[in-house]
Amino acid sequence: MNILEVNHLTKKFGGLTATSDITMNIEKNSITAVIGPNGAGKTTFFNMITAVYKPTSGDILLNGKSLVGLKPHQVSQFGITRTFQNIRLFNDMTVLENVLVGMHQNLKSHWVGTLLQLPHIRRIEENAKIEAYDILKYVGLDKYTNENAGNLAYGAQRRLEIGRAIAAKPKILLLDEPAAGMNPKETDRLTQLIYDLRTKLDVTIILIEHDMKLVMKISDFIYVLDHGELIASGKPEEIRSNKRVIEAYLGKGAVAND
Ligand SMILES: Nc1ncnc2c1ncn2[C@@H]1O[C@H](COP(=O)(O)OP(=O)(O)OP(=O)(O)O)[C@@H](O)[C@H]1O
Repeated sequence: MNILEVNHLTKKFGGLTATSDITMNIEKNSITAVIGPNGAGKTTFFNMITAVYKPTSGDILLNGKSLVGLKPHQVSQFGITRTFQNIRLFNDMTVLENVLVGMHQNLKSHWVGTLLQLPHIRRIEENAKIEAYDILKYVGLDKYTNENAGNLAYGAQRRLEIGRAIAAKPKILLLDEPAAGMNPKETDRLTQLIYDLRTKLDVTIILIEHDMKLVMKISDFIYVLDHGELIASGKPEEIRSNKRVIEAYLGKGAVAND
């Protein structure tokens, strides 16, 4: 069953077509990679799904309902959360507080109640802290609960971003280059975490990633963009040997004609 359908999605910035007529079907509970050389339109694609950019034309359907025209916070309330290419944590807040921020939209407390320190609000906040701590255990950061986020090592900061994103209880998690800048050990840990998100938390994952080893290992399905166009789609073994994909990465002439 498809959780997300992208139909003929085009985005133009003035005379530049960043994505052109892209159609994708994302199966529920799958791990899907969107790959392509620099400037292919991958981030623009994520920005349209999360309503940062309005498509010039085309539609995006979450469980059959259009997301086009919604505001970013509404898309997030519908269950789509993302992480960013450049880490965007609150460096001066603790690791736990960063996760609590991610949980915010699901907390039913009201500011008056918070100001007055009403008992039921205190209870909600205590429960949120327990849940946030569980998430930290899940992403392997529980021993850094009270550390400032800015003091964490790079790979740990990336895992905290994922922790903050899953605190919003997303149906779909968009990961924008989650392995960027990671060493092989950190990437292995990330790989396991992404698998776990899918199998244990039932999250559908869409990731943009340049680390081909990770992409080929982890993805159920891959979409390849080049100059804004969808040039290939398929299972990892199909994409690995696809001539258009190899050419897009290595240039024309890289594939011997047979
Ligand atoms: N806000 C914008 N205004 C104008 N042009 C933009 C804007 N955002 C993206 N572009 C252009 O759209 C094209 C696609 O960019 P995009 O960032 O989506 O590519 P990408 O595949 O994510 O690249 P990378 O792998 O380098 O992050 C590029 O030519 C880029 O310059």
